[in-house]
Amino acid sequence: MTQDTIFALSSGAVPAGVAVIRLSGPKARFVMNKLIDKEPKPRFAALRYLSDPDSGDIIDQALVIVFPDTKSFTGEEAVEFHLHGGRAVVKAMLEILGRFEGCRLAEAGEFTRRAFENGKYDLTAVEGLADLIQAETENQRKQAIRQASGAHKSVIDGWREILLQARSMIEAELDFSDEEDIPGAISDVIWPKLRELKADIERHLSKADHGERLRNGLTVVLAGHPNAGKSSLLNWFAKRDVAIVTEEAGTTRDLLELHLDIEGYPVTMIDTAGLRESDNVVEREGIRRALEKSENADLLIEVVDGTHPEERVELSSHARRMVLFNKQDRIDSDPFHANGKGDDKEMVFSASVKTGKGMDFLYDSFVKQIESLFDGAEDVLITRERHRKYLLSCVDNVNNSLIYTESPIEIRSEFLRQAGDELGKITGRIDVEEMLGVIFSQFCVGK
Ligand SMILES: Nc1nc2c(ncn2[C@@H]2O[C@H](COP(=O)(O)OP(=O)(O)OP(=O)(O)O)[C@@H](O)[C@H]2O)c(=O)[nH]1
Ligand SMILES: [K+]
Ligand SMILES: [Mg+2]
Repeated sequence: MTQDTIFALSSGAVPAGVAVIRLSGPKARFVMNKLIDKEPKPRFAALRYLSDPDSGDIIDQALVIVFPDTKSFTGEEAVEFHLHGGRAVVKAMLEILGRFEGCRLAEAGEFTRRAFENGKYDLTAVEGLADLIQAETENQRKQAIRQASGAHKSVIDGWREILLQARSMIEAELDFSDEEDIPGAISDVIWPKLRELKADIERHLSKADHGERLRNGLTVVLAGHPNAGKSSLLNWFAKRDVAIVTEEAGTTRDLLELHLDIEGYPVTMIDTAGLRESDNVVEREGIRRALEKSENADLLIEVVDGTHPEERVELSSHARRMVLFNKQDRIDSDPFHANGKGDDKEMVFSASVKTGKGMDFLYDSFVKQIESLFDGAEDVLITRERHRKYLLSCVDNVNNSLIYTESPIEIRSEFLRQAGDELGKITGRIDVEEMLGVIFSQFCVGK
């Protein structure tokens, strides 16, 4: 079965200074030579007129680069055209390419899928590429580029190697089991090694939250009684008036999300409706949503009107909590002596959003909380639920092989084979057809 040759606009929306159209597949060079008069040296950019092969009309003057299959992104023959980024230029070029037999527009992620199928990347690197394109903050970018460059694959392949070695030693023991010379010797080596492997994977699993958080961003929820100053606080973080602030209790009803970049970490801050008993249907729905968000928050900032410090809210959230006694400007002295007191689970602050007093301290503590929630996330191996699932299953299998000491060695070895297969699913060595569609569809057309 011969592959289609695929093409797409790989750069951003037109009009733009330059538009890059990619062409990849068995007919890539053939098609290119129909459009230009002289083939450029491989991997060197050359300026060429592109003309319509049917009418002879010149379409554009462009830089043309041809990549042999061994040196291309996709692992097959490929060509890039760097055209002027006008709508009509791009449209004409795509129309002409589509006229060639066996050439068609690429689907979302299809170039990357071919790169994967041709062994240029493993699945973790592909996921890293997808994340790199989506990355919005500096630390997300760092995590993604590490993964895209194969850092995850090499760790996982290292683990697989240990499992393979253990199994081959068990095989060897089985082959020589009637010889008296080596009893026990192999077991002495492999089981401690497998215990280490298990501990190593478990260490990574224990940090899984951090990695997934960095990919998805973490959620900070502002909660408290009406009029405590939640929306004022959101506006303070935003440095602009995103939320409506009035002296009327019950102003905020809908959830309002603000995306922040805190020292390179992605944070979504959510303003919510003030919590109180209410007969109003709209407000009650707002309160229901506020409670729901609070439960799933990574960090809660409870805002309390400092002139009514007894007005605290009951929240069944496991999230860490910062409590801000606001409106300090209305209180003669600071009755709480509160700033920064408390423990890891709940820290107490006294400040005034309105005058800004105490807010720098609150902000610094907030940044520290965020940093500790992400702590070392860039180096974490697990960035997706998928990784966590297979690693857990791998650990289970390694564990089974360790604890079933009374079982025949063949069975213990079989657990190790399964453990290795789980790792193979992460890198895509083991058949994972059903999830490929999901992974590649996250890319845009042209990647
Ligand atoms: N004096 C003083 N007033 C403040 C301070 N912070 C907020 N306010 C005022 O308190 C009132 C309520 O503020 P909001 O930010 O709307 O309070 P909220 O918690 O979002 O209220 P709801 O959305 O109704 O739950 C407004 O009139 C604010 O100007 C502060 O530090 N000092
Ligand atoms: K209000
Ligand atoms: Mg509000």
